[in-house]
Amino acid sequence: MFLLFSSLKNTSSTAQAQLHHNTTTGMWVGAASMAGSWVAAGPTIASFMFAWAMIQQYCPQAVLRFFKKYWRRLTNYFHPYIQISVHEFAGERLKRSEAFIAIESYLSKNSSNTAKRLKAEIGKDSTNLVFSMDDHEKVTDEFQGVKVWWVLNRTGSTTNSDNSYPNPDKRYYTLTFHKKHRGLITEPYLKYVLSEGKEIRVRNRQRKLYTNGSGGRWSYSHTMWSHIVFEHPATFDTIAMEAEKKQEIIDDLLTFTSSKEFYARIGKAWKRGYLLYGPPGTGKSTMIAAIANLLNYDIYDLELTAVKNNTELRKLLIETTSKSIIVIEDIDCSLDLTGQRKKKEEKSKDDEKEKPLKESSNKEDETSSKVTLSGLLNFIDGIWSACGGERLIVFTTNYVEKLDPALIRTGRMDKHIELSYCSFESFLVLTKNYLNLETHPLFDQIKELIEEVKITPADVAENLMPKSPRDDLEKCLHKLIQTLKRAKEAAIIKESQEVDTAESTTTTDLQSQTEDSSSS
Ligand SMILES: Nc1ncnc2c1ncn2[C@@H]1O[C@H](COP(=O)(O)OP(=O)(O)OP(=O)(O)O)[C@@H](O)[C@H]1O
Ligand SMILES: [Mg+2]
Repeated sequence: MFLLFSSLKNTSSTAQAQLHHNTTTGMWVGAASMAGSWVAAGPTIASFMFAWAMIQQYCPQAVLRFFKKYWRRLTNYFHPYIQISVHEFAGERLKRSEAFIAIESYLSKNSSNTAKRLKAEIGKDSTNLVFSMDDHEKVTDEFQGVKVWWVLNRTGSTTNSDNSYPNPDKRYYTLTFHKKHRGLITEPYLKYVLSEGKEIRVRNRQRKLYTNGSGGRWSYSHTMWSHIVFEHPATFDTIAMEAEKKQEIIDDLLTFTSSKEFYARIGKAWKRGYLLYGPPGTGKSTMIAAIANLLNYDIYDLELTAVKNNTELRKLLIETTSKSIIVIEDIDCSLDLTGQRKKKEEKSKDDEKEKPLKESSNKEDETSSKVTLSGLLNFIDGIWSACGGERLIVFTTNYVEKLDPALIRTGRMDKHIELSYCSFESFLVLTKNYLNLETHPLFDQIKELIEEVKITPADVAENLMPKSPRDDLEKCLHKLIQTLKRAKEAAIIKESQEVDTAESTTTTDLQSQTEDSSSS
């Protein structure tokens, strides 16, 4: 016992002297010199360790508690610093901690000046590099004249018990500061770090396009989503659509993003559902990209057929961040959601798009998706959907009439937007985009044809695209006129065929009625 106290006294007095000496230069120096003094006191430490082992083995619990208590007080006295840890994945690790992400962004600001090992990532618009501190690096920060130290820690990468995939590493920041500044650091400083970090993140971040296909699930990144950088050039200026309708959509979106307080006041989750419907090639996917570019949001492209069950669907939802669009394309053929509330025999036999899915689900029942309509409805408006805030949920479909009314009722899909065949007004947007042309003598003829024929903006755009260096704008317009004329002829032929079929059906019906009546 005596040995223990005398050894402690000697070592810690040396360490204390060095720490005081270095407090102006920073705690890490202080800690290092303290460690140095421990090393110098090698034999003393050995005897201390031995004594401590003896105490642990032979002393009763009460005595041990007594020693622990005073040991803590002793170390607190010589090490008057407080440490706060912020883990990347808190609790059940459902989602990356917002605080961790904000701190990461905040520290990227000054780590490029102070840290020695840095990680570089491509920044916004791929024009710059954004630096952040590497694992086990430390940076110093100053707030109102008070110094604090940040360290990025990482704990081991072990393999799973079945060795199938590596356990992801755990990363966490530790913030260290002198205990006399506790009030300043835990309140104003950390608030400042979080708000500044969030702002820096929005300024620097590259927008991402996430997908839940295979690959992400067993990755090292804890997440079920994998992502690439989102760089789609579509904007509302380039979307071919009537100006009034376009403006209405833009206003709706901008009102949504600026309505945080409003949603909080009325007690509604800060999210909005959009249903984009219309024939193939009318710009539904293009509009999603334009929305993301307008609002500076990430996109989560949710492939429902790759989701095993409702639980997995919920996990995916929780992992999405705010300021994002969750997209489910072709909702009518993603799952058999349309038919779940109908009786089996009522299901359409000639449902082209649903057929392959049904066939495959019969074959591989185990691997097929078990997401149900109620699971999806919960996904959209259940309590989990409120986690994160500021999110748009967008469904697209070619067949709006096939969807279950429950799925698209107001409150779930708040705004229904029809994207339809190309009008003359939409055509003018396309010629401005593709040919930089606002007026031309051929426009009158095109206007007449386009109003008679159903042609998608995708088809118009295809004709306006020069196919060789010799293609001038006149050639493109003539090409479009030819296409429109052909489409008109095809429509006339189709119509006359339909009339013929209808007439022959009526004649056959009449004949069979006559035969029936004559035989009876
Ligand atoms: N309204 C539009 N404005 C501008 N370009 C359009 C528009 N509609 C279609 N396009 C052009 O046609 C191409 C196909 O459009 P897009 O993929 O957005 O159609 P979609 O409605 O999503 O079709 P699908 O229902 O088959 O998914 C786009 O690359 C775009 O260039
Ligand atoms: Mg599409």
